[in-house]
Amino acid sequence: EPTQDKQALLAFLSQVPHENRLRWNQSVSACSWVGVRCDASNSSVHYLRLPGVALVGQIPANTLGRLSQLRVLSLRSNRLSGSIPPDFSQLKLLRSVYLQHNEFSGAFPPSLTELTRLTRLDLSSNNFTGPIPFSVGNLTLLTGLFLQNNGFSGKIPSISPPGLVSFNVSNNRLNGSIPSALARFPASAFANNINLCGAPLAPCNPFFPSPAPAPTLPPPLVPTQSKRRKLSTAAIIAISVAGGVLILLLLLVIIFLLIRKRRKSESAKPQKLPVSAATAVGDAGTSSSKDDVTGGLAEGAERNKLVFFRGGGYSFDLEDLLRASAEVLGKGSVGTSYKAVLEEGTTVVVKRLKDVAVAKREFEQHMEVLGNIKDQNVLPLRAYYYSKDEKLLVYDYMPAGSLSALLHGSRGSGRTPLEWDNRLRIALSAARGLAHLHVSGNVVHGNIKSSNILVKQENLDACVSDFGLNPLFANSSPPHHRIMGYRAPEVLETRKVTFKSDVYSLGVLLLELLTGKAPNQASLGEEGIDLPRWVQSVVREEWTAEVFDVELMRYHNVEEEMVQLLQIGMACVATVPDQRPEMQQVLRMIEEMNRGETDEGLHHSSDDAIRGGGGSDNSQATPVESRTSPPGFTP
Ligand SMILES: Nc1ncnc2c1ncn2[C@@H]1O[C@H](COP(=O)(O)OP(=O)(O)OP(=O)(O)O)[C@@H](O)[C@H]1O
Repeated sequence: EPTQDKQALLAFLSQVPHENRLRWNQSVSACSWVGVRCDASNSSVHYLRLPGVALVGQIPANTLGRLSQLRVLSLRSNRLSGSIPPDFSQLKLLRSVYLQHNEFSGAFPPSLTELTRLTRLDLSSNNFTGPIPFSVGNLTLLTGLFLQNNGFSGKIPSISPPGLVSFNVSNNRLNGSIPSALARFPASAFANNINLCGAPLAPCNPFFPSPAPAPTLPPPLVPTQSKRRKLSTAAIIAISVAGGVLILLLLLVIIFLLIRKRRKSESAKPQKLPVSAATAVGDAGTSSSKDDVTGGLAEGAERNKLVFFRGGGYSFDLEDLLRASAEVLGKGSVGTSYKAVLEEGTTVVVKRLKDVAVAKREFEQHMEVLGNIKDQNVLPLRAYYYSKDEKLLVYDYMPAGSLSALLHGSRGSGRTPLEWDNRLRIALSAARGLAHLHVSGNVVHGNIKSSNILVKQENLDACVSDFGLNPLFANSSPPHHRIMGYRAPEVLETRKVTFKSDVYSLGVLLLELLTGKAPNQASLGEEGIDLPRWVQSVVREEWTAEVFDVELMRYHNVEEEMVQLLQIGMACVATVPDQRPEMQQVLRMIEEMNRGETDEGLHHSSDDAIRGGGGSDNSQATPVESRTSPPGFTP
């Protein structure tokens, strides 16, 4: 138990407001706290990683500076401010410092330039000002120096650590010539400064070398008489036009908000399924098939009926469905999904497809293929309905919701984090479901994403939904923005999904499980990120631990597993389809992951997983034992 380090950490946390999910328990070893890792003998703290835990305010002096054996410090993505305490100079063994995305200010921290073992220093996206000191040159072991998005000014000192491979000073207020030792970095590393010149930017003028900080003079405050008159006429016109536009915009926004609010409240309250009137009036009377088999389909619009597949145990007809109270679950890429509660109490999900491009016969044949796929990790298609105006699919309702909701729902505020073991189990279930589709069903899923991984309430096992629908649609329409982040690069061009593009999408899903980040989801209020590219760039920088979801940091002995799953995910997102593994290989890799403590959970069924088509739902996965949180930590 590193008593002194523990005191230092407690002193730090007691003075810095933070999210309460850290909950460092004083009665257990500091080595088991969230974000803290010690050496093998648990005698000192070696790693402190507290990214994105809402730390606010200054780092108090005489706290972290006392962690004398610290190797890695990550406080990135918080709201820390002020300057870095001088006692950081005592952290002589620090190798990596990640302080980016905070609100630190003041001069370049002099204490950091004394840490001669530093290999990575990231101060980007803060409010640092003043010059970059020459003493940065003391840091001869640096491989990465990130100072972008600050207010650094003056010239760039001539530093040239031999191993420097990543360097960025863009978006500062630097000027003067770029030292030749840094000319090998791309122009983007120097972009958006006041007046930098020399390679890789434009050459400096040899007669007027390195201009002083460009005096960007404000326009004269008191213009001449005539100018003022001219300007004010123009200004008046400009102001009135701008004002008019502004008012118009404001009105539009208000109207938009009102419409949205109305729509929302309409969709929230239970309604009837909004299937077309023709369907309701013309067909309802004839829809009578109970547990019907797909054979002998009725022809002609007036004889359409709800066609059930075997094994669902449902007993209702179209009329019942139309009388059910329906609630919009969401609008997806191929239509809208409703939760329908029938009068006798059965709840199902009805997906109302839009823009189906195939004729009835083809639709029916395709449904027959999909309806016969039975696997415990695939959400079964229970029934379908086809008429000229309406195409409906019926699935079981999964009350525990989707992986997307579990992973991204109400982040930061009173949410229950999704535990590592559960994430692993979901990854395994998704891989099993997808392998079954590929091998036994010979069906491309075509739409793997976290909202299509539905969780079973009993054991957090999961199944893949919305599979195999692509052949029903013309593939000329641009992909829906919510799928974009999962789409393999070749699909964006060819618009054709394949087994290998499914593997890519599953890879993105694995990265999503590991990072907690949603790929390209502008709807979550974040700038979308290209998850595979982001992970690849971070891992390339030997920064692997930084990619993992902050919620996973509380678990011990699982980093090894996380890295293994990360490697599998990264193999799946290879840009070239042929370089991606087959789905069965992916499944086997996940099953054979070298599990630190509970080996059994994943090993049992490599062959079992690819179960024969038409099999029953009765094979049960052995649940993976839940790894405990550190003692004393209540999730
Ligand atoms: N059977 C189901 N049980 C419970 N929730 C479901 C079910 N099917 C879909 N959902 C949820 O309803 C919402 C809307 O689903 P829907 O499939 O229409 O859209 P999507 O998954 O966002 O996109 P896509 O149409 O591309 O699959 C999603 O949040 C999804 O997770």
